[in-house]
Amino acid sequence: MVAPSPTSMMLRTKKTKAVGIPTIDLSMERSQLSELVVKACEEYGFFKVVNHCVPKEVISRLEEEGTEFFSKTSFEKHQAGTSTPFGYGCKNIGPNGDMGDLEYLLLHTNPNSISERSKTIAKDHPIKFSCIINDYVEAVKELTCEILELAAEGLWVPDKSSLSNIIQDVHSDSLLRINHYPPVKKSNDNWDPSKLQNNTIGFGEHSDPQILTILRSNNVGGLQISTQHGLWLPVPPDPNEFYVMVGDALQVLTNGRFVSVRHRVLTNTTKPRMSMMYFAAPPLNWWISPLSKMVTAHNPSLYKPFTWAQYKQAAYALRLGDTRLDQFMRIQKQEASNIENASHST
Ligand SMILES: C=C1C[C@]23C[C@@]1(O)CC[C@H]2[C@@]12CC[C@H](O)[C@@](C)(C(=O)O1)[C@H]2[C@@H]3C(=O)O
Ligand SMILES: O=C(O)CCC(=O)C(=O)O
Ligand SMILES: [Fe+2]
Repeated sequence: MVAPSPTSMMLRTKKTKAVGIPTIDLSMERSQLSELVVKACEEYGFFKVVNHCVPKEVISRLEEEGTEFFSKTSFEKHQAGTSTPFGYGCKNIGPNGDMGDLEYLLLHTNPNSISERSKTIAKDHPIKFSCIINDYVEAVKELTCEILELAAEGLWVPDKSSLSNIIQDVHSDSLLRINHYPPVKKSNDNWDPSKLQNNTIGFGEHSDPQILTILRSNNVGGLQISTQHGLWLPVPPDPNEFYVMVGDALQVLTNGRFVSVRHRVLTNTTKPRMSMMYFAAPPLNWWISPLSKMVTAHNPSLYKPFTWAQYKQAAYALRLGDTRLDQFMRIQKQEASNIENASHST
């Protein structure tokens, strides 16, 4: 039997330290798995999962619907309703002037909301469309819960459901997003695709505000993650597997032990990239503060408690790339560095 590989693609930093995106094989033994999940969430806030239980047809049906929708005319796509915040969006990201070279569908995962949106997104087959979305959401939600339970076990949290319960609540504010990045256009007939420069921002640098993001894409790359050493790592596309991202809310729940990963998409290919993200979130009225196991006298809470609604409001008032968690730190970054400087000068 071949031992599961702990890492895929490896790069080397100047000091020749190897860095790579962790790959976690979900068929492995549980205690080993939970350790790997915690390690990946601490080091990168990002990892790939293989041997997951999401059925292939559930994924391919959503991919087909996405392809069909984005191949419509601009007029037809705008009839799906503009993204304020849910519906169809083109180039504009969020309400504060952020732009990217993409178009997208953004949906709330509440089945009633999906059913309403389906009437304008897939006018000729709304029931089929909403079933496909609901099936995908249910399957990736299950995967998310499995990962959150492994994380809780790896952190030795007494109730292993304490994280997964948050997103299983019927009032959960989880979202589904399908992004479509157009291919880079040929400039003339002598145009050489191998000389293409990757300068187009598809989706600018940011962290996701939610608990966990489950991302899957077609076979076209462009996604990059930022490491704690300040390197941008390209993420190889893998249509059969999922990538998992720690969001801001999970960073808070673990009192900063897990890091929410900053990421971006640069488009540089002649093929369109299509990605689908499930953003697992708490209900709006849910209080977010570190799990009691993560707070000790030596490790006091880093964050002021806030509700998910308050956090969302703060996120939507800011630009995409802003580090919105700073507002919720118990000690502001500037104060902390003043204290640090004062202790060095005495
Ligand atoms: C500029 C923005 C877009 C965003 C809301 C925000 O004000 C800041 C966070 C952005 C983000 C990133 C992750 C998800 O794609 C998203 C849906 C989310 O919850 O937060 C987007 C928001 C959006 O596109 O509306
Ligand atoms: O499209 C992608 O691959 C990532 C998009 C993303 O980060 C987002 O929608 O929040
Ligand atoms: Fe994101």
